[in-house]
Amino acid sequence: MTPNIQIYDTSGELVEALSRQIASLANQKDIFYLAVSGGKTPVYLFDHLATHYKDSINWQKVKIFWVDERCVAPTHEESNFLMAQKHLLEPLAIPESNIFRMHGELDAYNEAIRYERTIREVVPSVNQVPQFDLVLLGMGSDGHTASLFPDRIDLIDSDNLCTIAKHPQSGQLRVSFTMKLINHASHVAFLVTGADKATKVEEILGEKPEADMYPAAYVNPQSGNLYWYLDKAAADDWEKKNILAKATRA
Ligand SMILES: O=C1O[C@H](COP(=O)(O)O)[C@@H](O)[C@H](O)[C@H]1O
Repeated sequence: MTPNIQIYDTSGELVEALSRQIASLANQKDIFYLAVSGGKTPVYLFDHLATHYKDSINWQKVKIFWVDERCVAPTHEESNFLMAQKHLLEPLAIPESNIFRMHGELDAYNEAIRYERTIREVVPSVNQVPQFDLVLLGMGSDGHTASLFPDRIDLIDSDNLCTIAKHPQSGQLRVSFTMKLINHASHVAFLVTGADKATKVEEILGEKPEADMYPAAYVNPQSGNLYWYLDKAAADDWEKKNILAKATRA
């Protein structure tokens, strides 16, 4: 399936385009089930939503979950929840009852089980699998997405909805959505920026054999609604290869 690839010159244009899509999807639903990623990339998106989309999305009906969490306290600087709290939840006054955070401070194994149960209780299922309206993903420069890392490519086939994972370098424990849950979502959007990700973007979008090692390459929702929102730097290698390929064919 060919994803919808959108490339923007500036980060302002990039997050505005993704915010517009989020608003359009959210405004079609009575309750909007959204799963967000952590790391650094979503900060600008969250700030943009908090500043420019406070009134054009009814945030009272958005139920927010996390795609992954680092096993740290929610006050820890590496907590994905903390980042969202500062940049999205507090500025938009998202009601406590709509926030479903992963408890990174608890035992990872039990938390993966608890979170899966919560998702099953709260998010409506289609064919017995909970279906998020939108899953927002990032990608690391190693090709990981959520907390599914290249050294545990076997986790791609997990039949669970949530899993524990370990950062390959730091050994930090994580809780993460599995590919089964991600690929069951109605819409999945990657937000990827920066030159350090350009090689992986090119290999994944170009369907190169190397990409088989990158969890991000396995994101392929059954709905067919897959979007890649890229800035120029992240899209650079892919754009160059495409221009070259077209020139060779001509
Ligand atoms: O560790 C993580 O990394 C990815 C990518 O993060 P970024 O800082 O490069 O944007 C992120 O999507 C994931 O949620 C996070 O836990």
